[in-house]
Amino acid sequence: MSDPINYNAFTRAQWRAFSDDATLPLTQESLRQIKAFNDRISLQDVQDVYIPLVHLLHLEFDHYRQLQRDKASFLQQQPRRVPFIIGIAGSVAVGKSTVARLLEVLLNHYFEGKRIQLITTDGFLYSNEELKKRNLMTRKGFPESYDMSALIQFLNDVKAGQELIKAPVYSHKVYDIVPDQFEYIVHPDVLIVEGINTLQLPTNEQIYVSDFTDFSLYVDADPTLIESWFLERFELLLETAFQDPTNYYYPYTIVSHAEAIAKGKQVWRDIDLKNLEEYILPTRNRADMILHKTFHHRIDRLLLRKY
Ligand SMILES: Nc1ncnc2c1ncn2[C@@H]1O[C@H](COP(=O)(O)OP(=O)(O)O)[C@@H](O)[C@H]1O
Ligand SMILES: CC(C)(COP(=O)(O)O)[C@@H](O)C(=O)NCCC(=O)O
Repeated sequence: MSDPINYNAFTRAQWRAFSDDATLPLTQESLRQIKAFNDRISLQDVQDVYIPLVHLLHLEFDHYRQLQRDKASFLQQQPRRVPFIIGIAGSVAVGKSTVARLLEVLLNHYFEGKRIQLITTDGFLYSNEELKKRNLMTRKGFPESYDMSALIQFLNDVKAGQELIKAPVYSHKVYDIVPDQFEYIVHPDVLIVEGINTLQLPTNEQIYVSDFTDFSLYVDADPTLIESWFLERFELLLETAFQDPTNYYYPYTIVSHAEAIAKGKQVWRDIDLKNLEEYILPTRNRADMILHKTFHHRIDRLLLRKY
């Protein structure tokens, strides 16, 4: 991609040099937590990419807090701890949730005494029952498949400091919203919000998700690579599905492997790639930072918004 004029672009080596930590200053416990959710994460990436990123986020967080205090003083109001929200956008299967969980562990480690929480916008998809009613089952992930007003209301409640906030939960395995299951958000200092639509402009809302995010990341890669990661994840989902007839992916485990992969490729091409090209990629240049990945999820370039 040609670099947009309002970003500074850095190679991985240049970016790494912005952090003066010579070695990875993580506890064994933090390393264990990282490996526990994805043992393929490279610790070199953590060192080269994420440690400087966490330092930058710390700067952004401190400035945000200071500005909130100054504004409250200007308005002669009591200062309030307004949560700092980080948005993570990008294609289906590009690795957003992995980036989000890694940041959650690292922020817990580096933002001492602060409460870090993570939520995915998948929970705000309409249930399959509702999608069927609206004839949207082949549009899952497209803007109209989300209850955007519920998502905006949720973010507003978080910023407003509401006591206990419930968010619905989506399961990839069940391929649907899980009834009666919720995530609870309780006074976070930082909330990470991960989802394909975090930089999107909704068609019928007055405010956007990005009106609530204080720092946004876009995870970027060549679509051919993302397709291979999508198919790898699809195969992993099949591996856990074959013993469970209630699993959404079970029918693909009782046909030939070639047939199952052909179906996966079709889903990618007709739904997720289309969504990437039409609705997700056009939001890339609204992000504060773009993380560009190459083969094996290796981050090779970073773009940081100047203005
Ligand atoms: N840094 C990484 N190293 C190795 N594998 C990764 C990495 N990030 C993501 N993956 C793998 O790529 C696939 C898609 O990642 P995931 O985080 O589920 O994407 P998304 O949340 O964007 O849909 C998963 O199989 C995941 O394990
Ligand atoms: C639930 C999703 C829209 C969100 O994806 P995620 O970014 O969590 O991978 C996506 O995984 C999805 O189900 N897309 C519809 C087509 C499909 O991949 O089955």
